[in-house]
Amino acid sequence: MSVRVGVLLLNLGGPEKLEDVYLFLYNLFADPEIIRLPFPFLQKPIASLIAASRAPISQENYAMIGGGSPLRQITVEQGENIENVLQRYGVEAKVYVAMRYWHPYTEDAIAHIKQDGITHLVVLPLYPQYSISTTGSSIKKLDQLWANDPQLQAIERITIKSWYRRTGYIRAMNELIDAKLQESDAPDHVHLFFSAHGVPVKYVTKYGDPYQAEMENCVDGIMQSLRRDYQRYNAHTLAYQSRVGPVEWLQPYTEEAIRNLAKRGVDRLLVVPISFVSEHIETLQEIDIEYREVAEEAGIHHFDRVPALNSHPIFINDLADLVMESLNISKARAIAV
Ligand SMILES: C=CC1=C(C)c2cc3[nH]c(cc4nc(cc5[nH]c(cc1n2)c(C)c5CCC(=O)O)C(CCC(=O)O)=C4C)c(C)c3C=C
Ligand SMILES: [Fe+2]
Ligand SMILES: [Fe+2]
Repeated sequence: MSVRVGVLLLNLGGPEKLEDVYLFLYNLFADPEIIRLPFPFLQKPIASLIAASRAPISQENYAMIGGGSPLRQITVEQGENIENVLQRYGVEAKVYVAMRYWHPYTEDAIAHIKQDGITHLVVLPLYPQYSISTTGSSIKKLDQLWANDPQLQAIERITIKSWYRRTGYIRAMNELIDAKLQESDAPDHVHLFFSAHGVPVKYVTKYGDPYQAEMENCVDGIMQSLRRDYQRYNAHTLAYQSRVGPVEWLQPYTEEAIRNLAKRGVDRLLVVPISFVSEHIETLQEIDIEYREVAEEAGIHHFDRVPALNSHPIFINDLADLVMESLNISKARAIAV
């Protein structure tokens, strides 16, 4: 039997048009990994109520970034670039995109993997840190599909859970931060503000989500590999954004942390989005528009953001390396094949 390698990129997905917003939100809230209800039979009716009540504000936000999420296009490009790097090493692999709440849906990606007769599959989440609500939810979906399907069970599946410690990822983040600091007229005075996506506190305290610990390690890792003078002079903060609903989420909340820094006299903020490797609504709208406004109103005059990694070559090369390592292919062996 010939070996056919596949790489399955896991991502969240986003509405491509304003008309998609309601259904996208419904899919999201219908997932018990996003909202945990004590009675499963209530999940779908409650999902449609929350989706309907959130859709207007969410549509306004997507309208501000051009009428839809750029996530699909960026993820497809990341996949093509990973495929090209692998090919350069002589590794013929096909990359598939599996979104959790929008097209291309996970089920569609899996149908293609079956059609193509993939024998070895590397499952690679595009979230650097693991959370029950992101990577966990996608892996659960895969496990459900696998449970009833002997053809899928015959595939050798390698599932990566998180990869924020990778040196290539950290180097690429350092390059992006460094480039922004060098643009500043007072780089030593810039406060590095890591803004992570929040999750409800209960995920960590009750359900054992490693997300907060991984996030803190990730920020430490990036800070420790920055240039020594930045490490010495640039203060940093980790805060959590995008809270939805009435329950308590991880703190400090981004908005409050910005106001507190302003009160302490911080005047230069460089926001580093840290949960996600692509531009999306929470970078383009929430940080660039909403939090900029909060900062300016609080008296912070210099507000800037580090771009998302998207297809940064160091990052893409590192993901391709990760795929090869998972398959036990060393670069030297790949070149020799
Ligand atoms: C209500 C619970 C939510 C949890 C928990 C949550 C965790 C979480 N989400 C991301 C990344 C993304 N979220 C995106 C959209 C989005 N997420 C929620 C809710 C929760 N997220 C909502 C309601 C939405 C819709 C947008 C909105 O109305 O605000 C997206 C999609 C972005 C796009 O461009 O379309 C991403 C990406 C992470 C990393 C995370 C936990 C670690
Ligand atoms: Fe989210
Ligand atoms: Fe948000």
